[in-house]
Amino acid sequence: MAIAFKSGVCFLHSPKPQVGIRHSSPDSSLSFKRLAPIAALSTSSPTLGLADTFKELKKQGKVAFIPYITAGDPDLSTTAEALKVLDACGSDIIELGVPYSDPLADGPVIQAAATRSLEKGTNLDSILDMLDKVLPELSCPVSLFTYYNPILKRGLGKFMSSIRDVGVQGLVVPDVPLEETEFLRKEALNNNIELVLLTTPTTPTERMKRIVDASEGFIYLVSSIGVTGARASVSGKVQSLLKDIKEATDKPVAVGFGISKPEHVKQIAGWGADGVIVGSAMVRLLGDAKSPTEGLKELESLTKSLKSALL
Ligand SMILES: O=P(O)(O)OC[C@@H](O)[C@@H](O)c1c[nH]c2ccccc12
Repeated sequence: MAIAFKSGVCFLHSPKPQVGIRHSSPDSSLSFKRLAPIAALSTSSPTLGLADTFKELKKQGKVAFIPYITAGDPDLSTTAEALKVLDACGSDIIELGVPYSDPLADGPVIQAAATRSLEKGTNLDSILDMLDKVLPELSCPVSLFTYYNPILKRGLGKFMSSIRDVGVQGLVVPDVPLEETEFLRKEALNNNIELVLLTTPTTPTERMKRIVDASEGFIYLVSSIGVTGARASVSGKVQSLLKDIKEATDKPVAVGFGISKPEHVKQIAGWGADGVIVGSAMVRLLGDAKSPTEGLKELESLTKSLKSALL
């Protein structure tokens, strides 16, 4: 079944269920167009927040597909188009990375993307300017992804209000120490931003429980030790890690790190994850392509194949 989405055309075999979307017929199993949401549940943004997105997907028995791309690679106008393609192809949440000079948790693909983007002069202001224009066209929420230093440089309160003002819904900060999370969390809550925290295969159980309690939107389960980067297979440990976290909370859990193939996606969804996060495999396509147009086409095709594995 082909569905034309408002901001691009992405042919999927089954409609992406949307909240507040006008169906072309009462029977949602028939074709439908993604139109502007009739009534946004959150007042300050036309899209649902992260937690509400997971809630709606859970009602529909769906698992969230969450791509990550680095802002400004190969350039910000391509990033704007990439956000629309990812949205049109059924992404449920998009993680947008702010390039940073010392991305200690990133592997070579995302490090290189950050370097290219910084060399082009990308900075937080230019990213926010782009988002201010693009976010109203998207129907899935965007979660900004940044290391802690750029936040400290701008000041917690100013950072949070500036990302909320352009419609960003969530925030992931991989290197903020849990002990400092409290300040960040307070400012995030003041600005209606959902601060997503990460737990890893080596996080002690008691610490995992503190992280889980403090995390908003969803919990990011890092699937494997080391840095980001596509892996040949997903660690079987993820299954028991998911079980442990789900015994500690009802909050949604999305798994990231190393995921790059439909079989990875199926496997993780089968283990009970509420969402699957794919970054390096997406970033590589945009970075390696001979032209932005080619990169966007590759991005669309990978997104469709990974999303289809969840349908
Ligand atoms: O690139 P991968 O292996 O698909 O993993 C997702 C990851 O890219 C994204 O969530 C992310 C980008 N940079 C990070 C740093 C730490 C944790 C997570 C991330």
